[in-house]
Amino acid sequence: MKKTLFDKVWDAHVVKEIENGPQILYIDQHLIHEVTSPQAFNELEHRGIPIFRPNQVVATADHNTPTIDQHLPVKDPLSRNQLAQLTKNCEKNDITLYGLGHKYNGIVHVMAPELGITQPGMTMVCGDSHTSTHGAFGSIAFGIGTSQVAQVFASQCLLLQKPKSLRVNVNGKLKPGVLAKDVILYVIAKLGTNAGTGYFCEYAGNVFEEMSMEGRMTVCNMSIEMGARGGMIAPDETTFEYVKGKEFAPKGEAFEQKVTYWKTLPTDKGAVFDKEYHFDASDIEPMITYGTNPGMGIKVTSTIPTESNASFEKSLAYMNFEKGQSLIDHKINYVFIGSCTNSRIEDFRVAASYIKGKKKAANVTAWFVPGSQQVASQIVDEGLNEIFEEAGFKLRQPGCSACLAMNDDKIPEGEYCVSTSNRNFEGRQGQGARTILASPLVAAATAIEGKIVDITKHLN
Ligand SMILES: CC(C)[C@H](C(=O)O)[C@@H](O)C(=O)O
Ligand code: SF4
Repeated sequence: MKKTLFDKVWDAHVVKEIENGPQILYIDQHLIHEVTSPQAFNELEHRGIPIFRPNQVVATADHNTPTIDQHLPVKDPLSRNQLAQLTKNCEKNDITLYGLGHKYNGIVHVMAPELGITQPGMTMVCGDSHTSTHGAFGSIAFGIGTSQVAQVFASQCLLLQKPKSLRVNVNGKLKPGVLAKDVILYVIAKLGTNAGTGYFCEYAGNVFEEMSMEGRMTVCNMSIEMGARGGMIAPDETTFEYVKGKEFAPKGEAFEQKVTYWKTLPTDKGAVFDKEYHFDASDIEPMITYGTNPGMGIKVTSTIPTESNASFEKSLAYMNFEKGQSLIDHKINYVFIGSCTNSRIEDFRVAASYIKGKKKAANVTAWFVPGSQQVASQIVDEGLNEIFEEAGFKLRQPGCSACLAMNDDKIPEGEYCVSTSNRNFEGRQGQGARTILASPLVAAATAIEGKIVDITKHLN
């Protein structure tokens, strides 16, 4: 039988199968952060169950971390407590923690791939919906709830119903100024936020094959925003090259053996998916969202649709936008380049390439937040920081930051923020804040111009 990439990885991890029922899946790598782990640790402690395989758990602090003065005690008592609990729980249970200030600290979905913790063919989970990011390596990676976190702590396994299969194909040539973020915003705008519900999605076609690992992570990251359990891309030379030499990647002969296995993973020719979509790359243009879910996206140069239904109207009212309105020249006071969607080195290179030699718009407050300490160092090593500083921007320290209002970086009520993150829900970036999702290029241009512009007219 012809198998998909998903089938191959899944089948290699089934410990036990119940006929017509759920399956017990072995989990290779469990990632944790401060938000969704405390109750799971408590549950195990109450029941007197030890962590089964602490070596397969890695922790980081990201959601509640401040992005300035990380060397000082965390001011916000709630965040301080949350971070202290994580430290205590990891110490007690022999779990490696890359806490605040550690050279490997960062957003869980940024630090694990860059350390080589994420590898093709793995099963990976985290109590965080954007765990789908790691699927960019050809692993089955998905978010789990806190009770499942406890399940994995106790058994390194999960009881699961196998999801259905979905393939999204994008073929052709992308236009200048169209980035991975635009591709996924376009796909979600076309398919809607429920198209993937009950499915695991594979992205296929030359557009994904030609993407860097950073781009693939951006795409897989947002799989959850179209409802999919996760997303994945077949591992290839780009993947192997990225993993090679990373801190926790296999080395030498062991690496070569892994590569031999990883090469067997791509979907067999002729394998059938439960659902399949095809898109033409040349139809995609730089995108922005105008509403309060990630599916409400348009080409930057388009106008807001003129639908008539209550939730659409509520969404526009929240955003203070009109049906049929163009967003070009719309004044923007806040720009956020960061989050596990777009805070990798490539994202800052793109931003720097636009910003070089220009000056920040006077009305704009911009937060440039690297996804990890390693990305932060790379930015400095590559001299991008100087470009940002000369333009009037200051780099902050790693963390989830303004992606969600769980730390000090909040967008004020009523303000618009062009953001490279993945969710534009009501209140996501702060109470009453209005989020416009975009690529790092569109975000950088907004920070320079102080308004939304047609990026394609501003490319050299
Ligand atoms: C806090 C965490 C559980 C949450 C998630 O699951 O995704 C957060 O990371 C988010 O992006 O909304
Ligand atoms: S950066 Fe945003 S989306 Fe990613 S894990 Fe943090 S809060 Fe969630």
